[in-house]
Amino acid sequence: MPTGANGLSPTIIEIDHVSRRFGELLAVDDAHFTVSSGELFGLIGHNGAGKSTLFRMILGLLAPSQGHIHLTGKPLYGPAFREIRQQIGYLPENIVLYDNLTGLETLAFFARLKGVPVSSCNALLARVGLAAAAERRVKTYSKGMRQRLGFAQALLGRPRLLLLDEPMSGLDPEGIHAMYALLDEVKADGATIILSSHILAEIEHRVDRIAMMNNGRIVALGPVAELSAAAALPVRVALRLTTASRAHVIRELAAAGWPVRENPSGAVLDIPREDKIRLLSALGRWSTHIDDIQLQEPTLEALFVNHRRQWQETHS
Ligand SMILES: Nc1ncnc2c1ncn2[C@@H]1O[C@H](COP(=O)(O)OP(=O)(O)OP(=O)(O)O)[C@@H](O)[C@H]1O
Repeated sequence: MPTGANGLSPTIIEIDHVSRRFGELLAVDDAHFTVSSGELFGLIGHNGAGKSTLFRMILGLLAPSQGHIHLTGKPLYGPAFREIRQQIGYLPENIVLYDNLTGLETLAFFARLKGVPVSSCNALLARVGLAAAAERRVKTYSKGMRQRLGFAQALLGRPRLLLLDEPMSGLDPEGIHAMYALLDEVKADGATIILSSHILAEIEHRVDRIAMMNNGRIVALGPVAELSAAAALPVRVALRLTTASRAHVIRELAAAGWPVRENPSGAVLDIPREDKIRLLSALGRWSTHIDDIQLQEPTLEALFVNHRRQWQETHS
């Protein structure tokens, strides 16, 4: 088996120039990347970018119009795939649950479908924080609880590959934290995880790599820090300034050629990374007027917006 993107772990998913058309629409356009065993891999993109379509192709639910996908070196058809399919857990974007079943009955239903012992269901419900609600009907569940139940379903049978389409949707901050803690456990157990998310601030410090999709194409692929460095996005310097000297400091900074803007607590400057030290030493002159300085690295959201803007500029 070939080694994956980190050059060490074996490749678990190989997506080889894959496209998918729906009539005229090219929903996935020549996707080409691999995912290594044990990676936590994030798939991000705007609404309609092609993330779910790619997921469905990786699961063998939808055939590519072009290209090939291999899981653990095997194609997505035939007896070998049926065996691999057993090792995949999937949380679809909108999981359909039967309102009249309890949480436990729901999970037992999925367990039977997957050929997993029903006896494992109680422990799994406890793991996703639903032990107390196990006997309640799903129709009484909140959106976040339904999402947790969907996640428990994906974890049935200790899958080696987890595909999670928007797993954080509907979860409160505590739920998101708990979900990532669970993902860390699953990852530590050796599983490979691909998840899609629109909550970029949550995903950016947690995934090993991301693929960013834009109108069906993968427009960026790699660790977030590397992509940020390559995009050379500005670093934001936020200054909290004393009210008395705010106007003066801003005027002086502008006169010295710094791109300074006033904001409610003082001023902000978006500057190239290489100017960071030069600015910090220049600010020494006004140290008595500056209450605080914050350096903000470019976020994944800024990277995403930057790619969208570039695409819109070249296609307008
Ligand atoms: N079965 C289908 N028939 C026709 N068009 C489809 C079908 N499935 C998806 N599409 C189209 O393919 C494109 C990609 O859809 P997809 O659901 O993969 O996007 P997504 O990135 O998952 O979006 P979201 O973030 O909104 O869930 C969209 O334009 C969508 O309308």
